[in-house]
Amino acid sequence: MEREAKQQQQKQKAYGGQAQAVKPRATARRPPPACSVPLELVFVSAEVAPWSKTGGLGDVMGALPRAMAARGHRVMVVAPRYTNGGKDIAKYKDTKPVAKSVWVELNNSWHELKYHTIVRDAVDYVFIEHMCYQREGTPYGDASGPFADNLFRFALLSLGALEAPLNLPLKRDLATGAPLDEVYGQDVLFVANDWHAALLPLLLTARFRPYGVYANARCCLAIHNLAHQGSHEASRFADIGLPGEWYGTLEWQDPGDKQRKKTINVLKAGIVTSDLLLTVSQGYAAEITGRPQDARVDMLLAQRANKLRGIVNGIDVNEWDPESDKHLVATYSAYDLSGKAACKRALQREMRLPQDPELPVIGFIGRLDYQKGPDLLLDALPILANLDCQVVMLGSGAPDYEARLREATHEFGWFCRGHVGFSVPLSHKIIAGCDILIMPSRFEPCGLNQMYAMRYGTVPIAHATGGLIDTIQDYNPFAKGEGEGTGWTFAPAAIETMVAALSTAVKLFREEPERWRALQLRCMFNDSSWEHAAQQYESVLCEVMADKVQYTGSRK
Ligand SMILES: Nc1ncnc2c1ncn2[C@@H]1O[C@H](COP(=O)(O)OP(=O)(O)O[C@H]2O[C@H](CO)[C@@H](O)[C@H](O)[C@H]2O)[C@@H](O)[C@H]1O
Repeated sequence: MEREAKQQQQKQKAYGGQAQAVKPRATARRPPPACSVPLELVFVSAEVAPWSKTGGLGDVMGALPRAMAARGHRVMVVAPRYTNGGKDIAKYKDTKPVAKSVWVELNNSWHELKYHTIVRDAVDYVFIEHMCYQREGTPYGDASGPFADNLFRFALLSLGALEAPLNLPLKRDLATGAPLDEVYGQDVLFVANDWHAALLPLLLTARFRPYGVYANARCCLAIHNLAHQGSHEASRFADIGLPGEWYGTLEWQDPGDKQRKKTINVLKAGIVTSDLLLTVSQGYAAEITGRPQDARVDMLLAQRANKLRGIVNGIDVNEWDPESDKHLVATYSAYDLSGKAACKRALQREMRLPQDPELPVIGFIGRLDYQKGPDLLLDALPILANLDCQVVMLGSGAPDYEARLREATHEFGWFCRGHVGFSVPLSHKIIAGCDILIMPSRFEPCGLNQMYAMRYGTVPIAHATGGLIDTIQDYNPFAKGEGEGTGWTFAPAAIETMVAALSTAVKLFREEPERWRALQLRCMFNDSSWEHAAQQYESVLCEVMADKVQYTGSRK
């Protein structure tokens, strides 16, 4: 309520000089919680910001659990404790080791798992220590490619997460936060994220429920990106330590593979053994169930479409706040955008581009991967060179795209600068300092950058796909009053359509500054906080827990 009122006040002020009145938002009251008792949630993920982040999964795990805890639920997040060969140990300096370790059997040997925990914003973050998370590199691999034992590493994550609610005395009083010296117990709801945690529902079914453990527990699988399924050679089945009767749950023959090679597909196992499936936008939910003949496990998703829910991600409005962003040379709000102009100048200076406020700056941030379409933007540079704009790109990933980014700086350096690397401070500076954020993603389950951009008064232009359709409202040049739209979407994902959208935006920026400012303000007042998404998660998750089915064990 208070936030709404503050926003409304700010909005009145921001639009103050303009003729049009601002319509109040319809949704002011927080709806009652959807369940009668608080949920006991255990999020399981390969990454969680700020401790580990290579992309959007880390961001979501850093924010959604907090939003659920703020709604009164008991929340734990379990992730590996990556030390990157010792370089990242300092990131975990505030965490405390748990006295009790747990031994689990995997791949025919026993492994000791140590746990480290920290409470932040009423969430119990739990990090699993094991030597396989200590090597140099990202959570998934190093310069030579993905780690060969990733199947084992992430099976260990799932097992470690399954042991955590049974063994770690982390329970606290929900009202006071006082420690109770009790474990979470068995009646928990696991939310397993992406293929890295997708073995969890299978291990729950195969290694716990037959012995009467977790009879009332539930597991949802959240799919952030169907492109990564955890596909491995079938012979690696032994790495998971399951009896042969479960092989069929994992076996997958890609219909597109002419050699009919059998594989095991971890996401498939998660899809068929979870109680409910979640994905990160309604648009993507429709896309991944709409053309089942096209891709690999889409068929199974289409068959379980009645168990799939799409919920658009929110963004962390504290981490991404132009009024307090510590990475910026100047902060700003919708009321006074002069700080944004200073950020633009600073970005132009840092990227060694002419410091000209008249030139619209177009930004790109993302993994350099076919999904994100960096090649479309790079291929369009000769045309954009005539548009009187500047282009700033930040990304890391596929070596050939990285090389092209460097070449682009070399060839088009007078208006385009590419930075190869992963830099959170620079990503904030780009989001704030640009006028336009371009997202030519070929597919995009949700996308976060467009929402960060809007909050910073940077107008998104994106391929009309997945969550980008759900989150960007197309600019309507004919709208009366305060105007309509928060950006532009284009389709298909092609240079021509992208350039056309960019040209339209640049024309508006240059020729109609008042309308541009109104567009920026609409973006800035667009509410993408986690509150709304958390409310939807709550109602879906409560529905899952309300299902009274009991998984009874027969092997006690
Ligand atoms: N070089 C770089 N330097 C600094 N920061 C960088 C960076 N490259 C990317 N980032 C940051 O990483 C995050 C990426 O978010 P995306 O939504 O693009 O996620 P991603 O595609 O990884 O994840 C998947 O999961 C998320 C979450 O559900 C979905 O939104 C998405 O569609 C789906 O593909 C953003 O915070 C971005 O700023």
